[in-house]
Amino acid sequence: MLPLSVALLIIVTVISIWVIGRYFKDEKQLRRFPSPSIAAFTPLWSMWQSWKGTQTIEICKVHEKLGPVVRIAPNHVSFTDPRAYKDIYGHGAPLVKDDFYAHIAEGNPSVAQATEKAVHSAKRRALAHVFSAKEITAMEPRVVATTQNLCAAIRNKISGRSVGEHDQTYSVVGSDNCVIFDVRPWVNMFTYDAISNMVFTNEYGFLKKGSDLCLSTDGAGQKKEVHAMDSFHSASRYNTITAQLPRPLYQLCRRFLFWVHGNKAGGYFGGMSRFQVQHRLRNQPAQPDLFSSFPAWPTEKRPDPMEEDELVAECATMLDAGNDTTQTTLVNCIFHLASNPEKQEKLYNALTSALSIDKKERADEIDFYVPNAKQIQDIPYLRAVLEENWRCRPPVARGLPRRTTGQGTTIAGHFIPPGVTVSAPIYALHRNETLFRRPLDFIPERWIPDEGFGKDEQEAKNLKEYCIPFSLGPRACIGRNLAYMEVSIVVAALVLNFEWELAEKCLDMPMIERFNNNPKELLVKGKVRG
Ligand code: HEM
Repeated sequence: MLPLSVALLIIVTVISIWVIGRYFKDEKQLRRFPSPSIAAFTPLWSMWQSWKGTQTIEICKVHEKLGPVVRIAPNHVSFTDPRAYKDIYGHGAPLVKDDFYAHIAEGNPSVAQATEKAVHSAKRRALAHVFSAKEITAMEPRVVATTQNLCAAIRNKISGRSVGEHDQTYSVVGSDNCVIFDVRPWVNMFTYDAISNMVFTNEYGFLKKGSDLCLSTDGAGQKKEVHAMDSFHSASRYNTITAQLPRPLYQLCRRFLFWVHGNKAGGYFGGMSRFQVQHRLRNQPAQPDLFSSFPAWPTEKRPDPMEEDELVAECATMLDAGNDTTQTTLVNCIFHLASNPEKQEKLYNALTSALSIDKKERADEIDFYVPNAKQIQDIPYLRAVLEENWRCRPPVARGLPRRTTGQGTTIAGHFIPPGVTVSAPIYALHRNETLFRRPLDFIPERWIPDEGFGKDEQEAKNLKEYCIPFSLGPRACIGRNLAYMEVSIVVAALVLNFEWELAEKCLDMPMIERFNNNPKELLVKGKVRG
């Protein structure tokens, strides 16, 4: 028998020779592209950036140093040339979603994870009805009611009171006697409450309990209480790191890292969806919810409904995509408004005048002003704030990985052979100074054509073409209109009812990138508007 150290040495030597041999063989001709440190030899460089929670920012820094085309892993090329985005993501591009998504899906892909075009198109068609204008309008009263709960929770936090019995969120009294609290978990509890109410009617009720504990059912039917926010965020971080590995190594990680919390957390989050789906299949709500439009029951048009496992996968995607991007959007927006008090005031004035609210006379019978979407749909400054918030801090900041197919394709003038992973970070496009003036600054006025900053016609065209927080092409966000409806109502309510100020400690909001680029915390002082 060989001693362990010798065996290890042999394994490491063989792997190193294979990795170096593959690099020089260069079957896909990717050696022509520059790459940072060991990235051309192993995906470990890119995985390490994900581990740190700063992958996209690091990749953008590498682009600044090495140029618009960079090899960020042995089989992955990243682009920042503005032409690349349509070439990769646009309609008709001969690319599919990368295996990264298939790994996470583990054989039961949702619409967001399907890599085969035919499977994706069938799913997208089956779900199109869920996101029709009629369904979205029908969801508005649910969003309005949940926003009332958010405002009530925030008012409690501002007055230094706990919310419900289980509130363990951060809150201290500052030197000026104002309460400083972390608003992020409250916004996140709101997005869970809102999406669960819209999809299943069975709202989690986190905002009333002051905690994100909920039930999760595993494949064997066992129920367990889990923390929703931690389950999703830990799973998202674990998956984003490990799904960059080739399939066999990803599967080894799944199997042998069973004790890692992030690995288990994926099961807890999937179980949250299973619990809700099973509950919903047994209970018909008084009013139709989004699940009512799911192909969950046989109809004349579709005699074979989705099986339970497929419903669980699709609903897990609704719980994930419909919640984490929205919480990120809302927290970013509070951050931008709190750090730009004059813009916050301008938005407040735009809202009060459009809604004809007399600032001095609040009606006693209502707790909070929560407008519906129709009341605020024509307020240009509100729309401008939302768009600029998405431009400055896109919740999905990363380069979404795609795989070249067929005969390969040309991206921003570079031919890429088939079977290569390519991506282009949204973050870099939104901050491109050849497209936007003062790209790092939050300037909602750039979105309003007749206001000083918005008068530049070329920039107005660039904003339309190159601001893509929802991505573009056939895999663009299906929930975009739902997101606009929800986010407009909540931002309007948060500004109409509260005045936001950053706590001194939080002048630059700390971020952590899992799949989405999430705020870690946002310490604020708030004032209830009188
Ligand atoms: C602020 C809010 C949102 C942003 C910024 C956003 C952004 C995105 C982006 C960038 C993608 C492309 C992802 C990829 O290629 O991997 C996407 C896809 C998707 N989003 Fe959203 N999203 C938001 C809200 C929502 C909501 C509210 C829902 C549903 C309730 C939703 C459901 C989906 C689904 C199902 C996909 C996959 C679409 C497909 O592959 O055909 N999103 N979203």
